[in-house]
Amino acid sequence: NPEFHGNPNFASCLLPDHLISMAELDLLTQNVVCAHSETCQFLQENLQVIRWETFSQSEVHGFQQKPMDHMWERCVCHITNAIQQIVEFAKRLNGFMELNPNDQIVLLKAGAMELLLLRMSRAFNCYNNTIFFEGKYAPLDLFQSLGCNDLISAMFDLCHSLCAVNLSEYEMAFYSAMILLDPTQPWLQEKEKVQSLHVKLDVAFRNLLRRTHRESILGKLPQRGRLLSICQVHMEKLKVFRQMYPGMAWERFPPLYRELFVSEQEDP
Ligand SMILES: O=C(O)[C@H]1CC[C@H](C(=O)N2CC[C@@]3(S(=O)(=O)c4ccc(F)cc4)c4ccc(OCc5c(F)cccc5Cl)cc4CC[C@@H]23)CC1
Repeated sequence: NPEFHGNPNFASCLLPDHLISMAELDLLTQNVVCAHSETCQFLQENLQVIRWETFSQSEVHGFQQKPMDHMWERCVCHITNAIQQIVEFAKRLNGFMELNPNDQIVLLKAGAMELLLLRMSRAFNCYNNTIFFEGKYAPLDLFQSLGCNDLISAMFDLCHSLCAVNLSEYEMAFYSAMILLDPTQPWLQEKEKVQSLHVKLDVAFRNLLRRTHRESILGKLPQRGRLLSICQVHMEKLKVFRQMYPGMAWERFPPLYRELFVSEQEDP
């Protein structure tokens, strides 16, 4: 743990290889919070205001009647748009654009889906178990034609866990940045540069939690493994789907989705 020394006004924390001033911590906090709030598709308050507008039974039935490939194409389109916003979030984080391009892609490939799951919890109504989807709030069974009920229910369960922690936008911003800038990701060429960014984020996040008396949330955040397992199930479902609809990924999926989730050699 970095030890704080000197009087609180000029407190700085002595870390193994660099000194971070309080001023720098404040600037970093502003950068992370702004990057998050500027790149979310919907404002938290707007999602809250409409969270009781749920799809009617007949509308749900309409979605359930849609063919699997049609629903998949719509979800892939939404996830691609949401991931474009996540890429924008990364680009605005201090230091991310200074990483080498390979490492930027490695971090986004590994972290985009996890950040998406965090953002999804902002659009989740944990009182009636519905998620914001195409303008209204949808129950789990609206998605049954996707053929991914276990994946969808795992996502809903994760949203429930995240709602229980009741993360503020500040906390969500830091949690997202720290998941994205994870120095333990394999294949990183300049791990120490990611490590340095991660350490600063960690200090600034703990600083924020201390000031807001929210240190207790650190023990309540879902384990990384839980986020990762949902990402793996998504990849498995995608593989099954592509076997059912060969060639569709190349014809009807957006290039960004393909780049992040479809690896060439697997093409059935
Ligand atoms: O304000 C913001 O920024 C947020 C607004 C809300 C946004 C959001 O929640 N989302 C944007 C895309 C969307 S969704 O809204 O289309 C959605 C889809 C299924 C659900 F049960 C719930 C939501 C989505 C789409 C596909 C997916 O997994 C991969 C996948 C496929 F690819 C194809 C088939 C099946 C699956 Cl499961 C997972 C998610 C989770 C995030 C969801 C996230 C950003």
